[in-house]
Amino acid sequence: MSSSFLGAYPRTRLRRNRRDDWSRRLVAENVLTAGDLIWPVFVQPGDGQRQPIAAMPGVERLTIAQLIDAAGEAQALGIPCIALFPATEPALKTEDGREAWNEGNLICESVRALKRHLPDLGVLCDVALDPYTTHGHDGILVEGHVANDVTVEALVRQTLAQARAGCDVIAPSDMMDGRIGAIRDALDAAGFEHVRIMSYAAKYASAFYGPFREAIGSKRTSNRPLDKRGYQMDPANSEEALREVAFDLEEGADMIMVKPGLPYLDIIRRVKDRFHVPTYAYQVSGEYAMLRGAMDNGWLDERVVLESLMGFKRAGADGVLTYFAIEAAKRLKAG
Ligand SMILES: NCc1[nH]cc(CCC(=O)O)c1CC(=O)O
Ligand SMILES: [Mg+2]
Repeated sequence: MSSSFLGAYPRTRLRRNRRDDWSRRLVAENVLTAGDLIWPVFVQPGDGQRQPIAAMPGVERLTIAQLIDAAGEAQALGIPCIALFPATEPALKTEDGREAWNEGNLICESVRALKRHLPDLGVLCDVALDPYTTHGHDGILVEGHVANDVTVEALVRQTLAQARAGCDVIAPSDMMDGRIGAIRDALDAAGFEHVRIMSYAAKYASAFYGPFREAIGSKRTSNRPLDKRGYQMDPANSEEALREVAFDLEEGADMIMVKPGLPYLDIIRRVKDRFHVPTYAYQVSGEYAMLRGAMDNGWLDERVVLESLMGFKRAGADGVLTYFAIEAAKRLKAG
């Protein structure tokens, strides 16, 4: 487009539309609403107190009873869906993570309780073994490496347990090859053709997951952080992300996720432009910790919450998983 068509200063002044609130709203290209948000929640066993998470001030692990109350608030604020993550009792963790497909596990019980009390709230369940393995990896180890195909079989068992409990969205976060197709086939064969799959398709091996691992209790006791580079993506790559997304769509994913969020906005944009499918960003625990920490210190003011979320919309995301969901929905409501 030539500047003679668009006009130029002094005839054209881009500041005119910015002058007043009404004209700023009229020319806004993107909107952020509570309907764009998915709220990730950490669930803990028993019926004790809410447990704070040191690296995520303001985020707490909730018992099922506390979860029902919190989820009710989320729904009342217009949040369409919540995502569940378990803080598994150490005694239930094993080498193969078999608690993942125990139909009475914390996640399945949480889903059943949510569906009983709040049947119209969407419930998303993460599929991966890391909350249930003693070593903290997302799959089953064979000779020191996460073995792809045996892990996929385990993930299928985990998926079916969650679907039977009433889960609406299965969200595999493990990065095994071929798991979306295997999970889709198993869901369809079991009569769960309505259950959606949101694939963590382009998930990077990121240090921004640190606080999450504390939250679910899978942090290493030694000083060395868990190395998941054998299955999660290299932050150097973006062409590879497009191949990951293409395969997952071909295998039957309904929705695609890019993770982490803020350092990977370019990936969201490329995925949206290439595939035109429902695309989501995960503003992960480390991103929450950064913003929360700076706000709590008075270094940033609270407008950064909605600004960061709008960034995902502008990059092409249809929605965002964010620990700020409740806070953001309240701010949006207040206007
Ligand atoms: N597969 C587990 C999983 N699902 C979501 C997150 C991270 C979420 C966050 O940091 O908020 C992780 C951690 C990991 O891959 O190590
Ligand atoms: Mg893949």
